[in-house]
Amino acid sequence: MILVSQPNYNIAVLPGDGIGPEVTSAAVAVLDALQASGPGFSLSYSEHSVGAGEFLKSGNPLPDEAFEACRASHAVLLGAMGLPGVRWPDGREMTPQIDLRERLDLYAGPRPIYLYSADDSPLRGYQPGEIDFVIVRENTEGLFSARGSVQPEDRLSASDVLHLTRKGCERICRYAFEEAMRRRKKCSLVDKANVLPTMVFFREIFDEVAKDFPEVATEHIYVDAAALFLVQRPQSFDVLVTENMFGDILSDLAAGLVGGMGMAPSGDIGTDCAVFQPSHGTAPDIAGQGKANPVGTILSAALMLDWLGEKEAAIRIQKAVKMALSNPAHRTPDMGGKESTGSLTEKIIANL
Ligand SMILES: NC(=O)C1=CN([C@@H]2O[C@H](COP(=O)(O)OP(=O)(O)OC[C@H]3O[C@@H](n4cnc5c(N)ncnc54)[C@H](O)[C@@H]3O)[C@@H](O)[C@H]2O)C=CC1
Ligand SMILES: CC(C)CC(=O)C(=O)O
Repeated sequence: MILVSQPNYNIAVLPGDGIGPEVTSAAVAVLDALQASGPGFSLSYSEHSVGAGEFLKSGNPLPDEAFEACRASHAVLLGAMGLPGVRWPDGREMTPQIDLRERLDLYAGPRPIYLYSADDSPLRGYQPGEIDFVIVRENTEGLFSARGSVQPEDRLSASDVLHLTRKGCERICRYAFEEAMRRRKKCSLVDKANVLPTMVFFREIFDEVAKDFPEVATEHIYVDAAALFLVQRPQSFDVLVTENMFGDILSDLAAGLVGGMGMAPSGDIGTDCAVFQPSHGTAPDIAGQGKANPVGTILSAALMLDWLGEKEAAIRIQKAVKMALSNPAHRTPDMGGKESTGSLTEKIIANL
């Protein structure tokens, strides 16, 4: 008899703050149900306290032990972090999720947007699947990397520098083109090259990388026009690649097209490590009430399995979500429904 050992993946789970623990438990419940069906791999979890709550306890929102566990794990599943009332002395919030991206060099932020039901969109006339694109956000440079810059003590001015490197632009463009090759072969650069020299630089590099992907149709769009076109004709987009801050803003707009923040998964992907989390924040307004929409986090868990190479299992979760959402009553209150975080999760699990 030949015994073939199945892979075991160590997953660091960082529930975080606000609704983070609620949506993370939902995703872990789905992963557990999947494991129970014998998918040919196993998952072990280690949970770590990271975020504003951890800062209030220990003075450090990202303890070394948690960071090392993330680095050593096969992948990280994260809820959400930060609380508006918990801030550094300079007024900024705790952002350990951004520290993780930068310290683990998780440069690519894919944020898939998919419409499951016509009624979920505030736009009229879009059928399921007619809104289907991915925003690829550069995650480690751009305006976000200026956070923590020391500001003049006279309080007469303030500045944050938008910094891009050739390496950073090249690798995010390459990631976006590879994603486009797996999809409908269109890649849109979203920039501000009419005004900012950094964006002229980004555009030059996008055009250079494009030459290696002759099958992919390309276009350049200014970020302000991109906001308009995402609302007017979202069906025209396949992959959009953009700077960190632009990607942050446009991904919330995009989530709004398909039902809201609770519907949007994301990944933070590097060469050896990756973090998966919903695009939303900690939603303090609904935390602890069982109202949080778990779909974005469950779909992030599917992205995680896909990244780990467990593509069949990832597709099973995606199909289970699709089946559950095919019944319009299966919605949490943010989308006009009556389901709780737990009951919607159970419906997804039932379809696995
Ligand atoms: N990646 C992360 O961990 C992020 C953390 N944050 C932090 O989260 C906190 C709150 O930030 P906000 O700007 O209010 O953004 P948010 O994404 O937490 O909430 C915006 C709106 O969307 C709703 N919402 C978000 N996720 C939802 C879900 N799963 N189900 C149902 N409704 C949901 C909220 O109730 C709220 O009305 C802040 O401390 C912020 O810094 C914000 C964005 C991302
Ligand atoms: C509030 C931020 C720390 C979160 C954010 O904008 C992000 O997830 O990129």
